[in-house]
Amino acid sequence: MLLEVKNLNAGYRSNNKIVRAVKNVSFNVEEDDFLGIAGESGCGKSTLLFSMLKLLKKPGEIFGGEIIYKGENILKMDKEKLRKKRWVEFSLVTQSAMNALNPVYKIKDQIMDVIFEHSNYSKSEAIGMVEKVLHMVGIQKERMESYPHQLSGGMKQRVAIAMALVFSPSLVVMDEPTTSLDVVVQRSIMEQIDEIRSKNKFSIIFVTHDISLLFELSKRISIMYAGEMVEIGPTKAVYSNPLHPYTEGLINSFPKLTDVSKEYKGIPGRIPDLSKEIKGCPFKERCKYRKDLCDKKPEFKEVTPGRWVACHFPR
Ligand SMILES: Nc1ncnc2c1ncn2[C@@H]1O[C@H](COP(=O)(O)OP(=O)(O)OP(=O)(O)O)[C@@H](O)[C@H]1O
Repeated sequence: MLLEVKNLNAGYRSNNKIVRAVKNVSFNVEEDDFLGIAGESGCGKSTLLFSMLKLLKKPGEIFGGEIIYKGENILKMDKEKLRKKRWVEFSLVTQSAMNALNPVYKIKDQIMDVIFEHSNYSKSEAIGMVEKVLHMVGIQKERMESYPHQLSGGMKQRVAIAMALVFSPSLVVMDEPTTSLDVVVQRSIMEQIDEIRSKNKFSIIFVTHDISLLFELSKRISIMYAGEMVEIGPTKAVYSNPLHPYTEGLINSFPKLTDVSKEYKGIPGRIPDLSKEIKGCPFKERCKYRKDLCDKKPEFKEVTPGRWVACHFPR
């Protein structure tokens, strides 16, 4: 097992209020996995990703849980140990990664900085690594002499992705890595990342608002609702046979490439306020299948091998 998230709880404390953005979340990531995480805006996806890598900034706080990466708890690692593992063992790409590129340094120097910070490679070895990783993400090696402003948004984001891949980490966590780009560029970058992943067998945990892209590319998918994981399973199985009514609603809320005639509709209502206590199933107010038992909180349990759901009445 590459990563085990156990009972993770995290959120934000402010003015006598606690927003519980991640509640008792548990899941595993295998080697050579591509786990997509979907859910409405504000359901806790980013908080989950940042907590997992111990990168959640104040007022964010991890309330409890364990993140076991190759047998070691990330949340218990000290700063120095984490610094050594980041980029090399696991890396993060965010939506704003390309804006973090330093405007006064050439692309080559910025990637080399990451290499020298985490290794003893020589300059010529590092240049070789830069060329290789830029080629991998579809950037010609001549471009490494460019400054960020000389590149398009898509290319800058490819550079940010290249940085995250330069040490061939076992796990790459991506939080909306292509959201600020136009849809055609988004898709082409993500397809390329998936190709690299399949070849190099690392694992990806991926969050995006583009649910159709997520269903197309990921191997497994997990659905978050109001800070909780409500369903997880192999993507094809979840798509063809969603178990949680919320998953069913999400799937019906985006158009299908294969069947444009099918009507698609949103889910009425909105996610509950995460600073208030939620009794019973968090989705019950919006659920058309609601029954009395839904006032009692459903457990997140494995109903068939590899398929987990938190619902008293799986579909
Ligand atoms: N700095 C903060 N202070 C207080 N509450 C916050 C803070 N950041 C996020 N939250 C709250 O935590 C909850 C989860 O937010 P989070 O950004 O993790 O959701 P998300 O699913 O990633 O949303 P999106 O898809 O819009 O990025 C939301 O209710 C949000 O308002």
